[in-house]
Amino acid sequence: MAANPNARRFPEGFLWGAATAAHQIEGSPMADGAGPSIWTRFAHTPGMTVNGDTGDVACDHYNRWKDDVALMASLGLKAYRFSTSWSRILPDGTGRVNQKGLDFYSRLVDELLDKGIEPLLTLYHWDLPAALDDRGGWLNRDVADWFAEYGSVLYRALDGRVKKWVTLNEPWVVTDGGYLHGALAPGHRSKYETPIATHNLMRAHGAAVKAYREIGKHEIGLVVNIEPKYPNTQSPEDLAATKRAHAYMNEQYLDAALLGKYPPELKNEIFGDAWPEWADEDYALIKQKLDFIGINYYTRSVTQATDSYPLKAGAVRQKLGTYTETGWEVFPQGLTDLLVWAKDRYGNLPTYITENGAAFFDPAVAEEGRVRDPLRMGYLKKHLTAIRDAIDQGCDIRGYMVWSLLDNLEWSLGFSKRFGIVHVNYGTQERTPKDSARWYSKAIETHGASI
Ligand SMILES: N=[N+]=NCCCCNC(=O)[C@@H]1[C@H]2[C@H](O)[C@@H](O)[C@H](O)[C@@H](CO)[C@@H]12
Repeated sequence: MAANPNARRFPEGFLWGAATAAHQIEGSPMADGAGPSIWTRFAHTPGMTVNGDTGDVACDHYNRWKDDVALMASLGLKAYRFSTSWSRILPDGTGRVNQKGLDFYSRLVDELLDKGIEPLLTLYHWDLPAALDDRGGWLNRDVADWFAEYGSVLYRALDGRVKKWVTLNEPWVVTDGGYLHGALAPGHRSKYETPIATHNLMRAHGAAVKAYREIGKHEIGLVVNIEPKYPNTQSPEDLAATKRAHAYMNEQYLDAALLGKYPPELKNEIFGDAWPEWADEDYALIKQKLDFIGINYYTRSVTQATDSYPLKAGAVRQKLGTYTETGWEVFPQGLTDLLVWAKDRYGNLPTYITENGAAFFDPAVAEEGRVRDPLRMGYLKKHLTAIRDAIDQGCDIRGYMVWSLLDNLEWSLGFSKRFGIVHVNYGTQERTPKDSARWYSKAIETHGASI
């Protein structure tokens, strides 16, 4: 008997979409009165990105936005997650509003709505205004007020047309990459700055949510990356290392936002004297009611004790594992496991998978205009199935945004890694939907029954 096509459909109203970020696709970072961001500076600093790639052109979305929305509609997307460039809106980071910058996003939102595509707007996807970095950036406690001011400009302009807001994208990457290891802008390497940046990011998140409750009438949440940690052995050392890594990457930010405290491992086992004592009013600011959380999932980590600084934990490559071009193991079970973990720890908040995808080596566009990407199709199929398993286990998963709509600027890796379901020829800016895009369109059309 044919399998019941409805057996594994996704819940009614499940939001199927794709995600991008301003600096990774827009280009024209200084157009129409915009100010520089820390990524404008970082990428133009020799040696900071592969091949010296920058966001000066990227996918030229700043000029091609209307065609890109038409492309989204042609793929049948029901939602589009994007971020706004803080320094397009406020070139100095605070104060003067650049109306042309605001108008760009207002036109984009109107075009999305006109095509029946719901916008999900992320306020901060790593591109802090350079002017604010010059004033200490995430190390200056005033950044909470600066961020709330920026959010309020957008809330007043777009709330109602935008009904799902996100404050921060992946605060863990911002601090681990930008302040501890220095691989990402602003390129600092300090165990002492890292907790300060973390705490101010979370204070800024809280301040932006508080401001939204005064101005907005819809929903706001936080997006974190979660990478489930599995001990390499049951040795006490590996178990302790796994616990540290889990606290540092997975518990730290949602615990602060939802529970009003940080995991004890942060001070007791990782940062020690570099972990300041924070005032109670800070925790009260950070812990604001959220309408949803967004989880970005890419991979898991089989973890062992190492002498790495300061975590003393590291990943073990799996001999029988399948790995993506970014060296991440394909492990869909990790997505089911983390969703059940989050449900149990934080009380089954409405949850969106706000990013999931993979970089694989894609062939060039064939004569017949196809890009065959079977590995990406397999990745998406396995991870959507993992989400359905989590839903069957009671998780309140409301939607899925594939990362990414377009091949784009992969931060310090430049254009060397392609995550898109749509191929971008960076020389001609031609867009070509890959086989995975066609597959994803069918999944959307059948509410998941075709997966
Ligand atoms: N080891 N390891 N583990 C995986 C850790 C993943 C951390 N990086 C992300 O989540 C970034 C997120 C970002 O939002 C987007 O802007 C990036 O383009 C994608 C792809 O990189 C992902």
